[in-house]
Amino acid sequence: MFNNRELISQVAVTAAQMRDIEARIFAAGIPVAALMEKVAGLITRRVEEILGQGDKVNNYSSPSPPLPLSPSPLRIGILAGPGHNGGDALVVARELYFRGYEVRVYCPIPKLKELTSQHLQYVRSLDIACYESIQNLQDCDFLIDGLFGFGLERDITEPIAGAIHQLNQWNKPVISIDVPSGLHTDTGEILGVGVRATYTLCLGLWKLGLLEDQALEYIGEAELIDFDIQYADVQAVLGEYPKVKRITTASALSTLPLPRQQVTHKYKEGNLLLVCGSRRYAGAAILTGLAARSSGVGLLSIAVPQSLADTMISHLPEALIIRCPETESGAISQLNLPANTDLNKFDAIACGPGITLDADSVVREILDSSKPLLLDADGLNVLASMGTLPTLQKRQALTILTPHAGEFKRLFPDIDVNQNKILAAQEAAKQSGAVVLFKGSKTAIANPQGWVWIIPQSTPALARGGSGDVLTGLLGGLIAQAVSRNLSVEKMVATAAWWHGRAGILAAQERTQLGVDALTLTRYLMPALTSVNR
Ligand SMILES: NC(=O)C1=CN([C@@H]2O[C@H](COP(=O)(O)OP(=O)(O)OC[C@H]3O[C@@H](n4cnc5c(N)ncnc54)[C@H](OP(=O)(O)O)[C@@H]3O)[C@@H](O)[C@H]2O)[C@@H](O)CC1
Ligand SMILES: Nc1ncnc2c1ncn2[C@@H]1O[C@H](COP(=O)(O)OP(=O)(O)O)[C@@H](O)[C@H]1O
Ligand SMILES: [K+]
Repeated sequence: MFNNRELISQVAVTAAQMRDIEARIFAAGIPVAALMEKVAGLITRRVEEILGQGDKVNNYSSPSPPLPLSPSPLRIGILAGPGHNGGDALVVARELYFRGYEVRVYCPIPKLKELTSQHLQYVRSLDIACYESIQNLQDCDFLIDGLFGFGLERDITEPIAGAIHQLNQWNKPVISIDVPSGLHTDTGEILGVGVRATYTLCLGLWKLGLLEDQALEYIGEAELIDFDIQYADVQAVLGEYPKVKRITTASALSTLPLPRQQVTHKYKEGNLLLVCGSRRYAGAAILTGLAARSSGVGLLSIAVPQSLADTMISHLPEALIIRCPETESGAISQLNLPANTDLNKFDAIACGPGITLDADSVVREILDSSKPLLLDADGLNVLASMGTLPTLQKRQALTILTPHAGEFKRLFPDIDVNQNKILAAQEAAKQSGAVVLFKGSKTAIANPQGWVWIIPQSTPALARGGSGDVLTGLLGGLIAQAVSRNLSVEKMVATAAWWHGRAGILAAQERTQLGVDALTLTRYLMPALTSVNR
């Protein structure tokens, strides 16, 4: 089982939920000012580590590189808003001042919350320069953004809007406290204008908005500053089993079918049927097959148009290649399963990469099966053309859909995808009864019961044709193993997406973001796993 700190790192909350959790902590007896001191102390320590000038004892594991140094003492600009986000920033200002940094404060709003006001008063008493114009911070080496945290609920207006525009233009390193100011805590929407941070130090619990696509341009490297919130307080607000989860390395590793039982055989380790490829998209079938291989699946059968079969055998000698009759255009026209085999023999079926719309009769046949079915690419487009909801209502077994935004809109035209990816995935899963993996810069997975898993880290290196085929193969193989081992399919779907993202990150680290073509990605699937599963 996970310890409480790991559980805390898996949770993501709205501003209202954070407020309720905070209220419980304060009601239990910790003074607000004491908590602010503690949190700001942790932020200060982390800021110093990021600057590369702090304590050499590094208790945190961040991939972030230290910021470039300039002749000391460093000049640090602190942006302090009216609420407790500003209070945090002012305590950090004081602490950095005591550590020898040159500190300047931008505090544009005269009406401050009481605690924030007291901290400003003390900062002023130290002769730390405080300004109402952002211009005075222009020659700082880096900036700490404490304008607004989870208390921001309306658009930012002048003069702060102009100040944020200005500092974004300076292109200086910025560390945002809790969330980049201007970002909506729940949705990641920008309320008028938003600080473009280099680092975001999220306080206590991950905020949902930081996990949305639209936040990515603003948050930089985001990490959690864990200040010992008790998991019982989280459960009191979110319920015993919080419904929105971040996939962490620990949660992913606990879901994978590792280690295998000693006494087992290939039929127990998942039997997957892939239906993929066409004369036009032969490569999609190869990529999907290679990724399925990396999943460790016990048995792999791949149905392809007959003209592709020999190529497939040369790439995947261990797989059973099923030669299917093909249309004039070179798409699979019907499944041609071996004698004594029907679709029920498989633990799972994955269908879609490269099949083209001409394979629609095969998609219909597979939809009629009573086995868990993953649909991707043109498999999804055929489903959309049949009518997503009525078609899926007829299915007895689980369906897993893996749309990108374009496919999502075709499948679920009534759901708004622009605002909030998590809600969109949740709504799609609820309406369709399917597990929906909504791809993109961030990936969210939802099941019909309202549970959501979010993949917190990925890389734009994956924005290349074929990345999705790799995901489908990996997913198919893992789903087959989940089914044969009676594990949670939806958690396995989320774990597959996490693994796919890790492989992209590792490949990009070694080869740059330009070096992660889809074939290379398949070769990084195993190293990505071994790098964390020691
Ligand atoms: N949770 C925890 O456990 C801990 C939380 N901590 C910290 O507290 C932060 C939350 O603090 P918070 O609630 O005071 O809100 P915050 O984000 O500072 O801003 C709200 C202020 O801004 C104002 N305002 C709003 N919109 C505005 C606008 N457009 N333009 C202008 N003004 C606007 C609004 O005033 P209003 O006018 O609405 O009355 C209000 O005064 C959190 O992010 C974290 O940093 C840590 O210290 C300790 C542990
Ligand atoms: N900017 C990005 N950041 C992280 N992951 C990305 C990004 N762009 C694409 N991806 C991932 O790459 C995959 C692309 O899949 P898809 O759009 O189906 O591509 P294709 O059909 O060409 O294989 C998805 O898993 C998606 O989440
Ligand atoms: K902030």
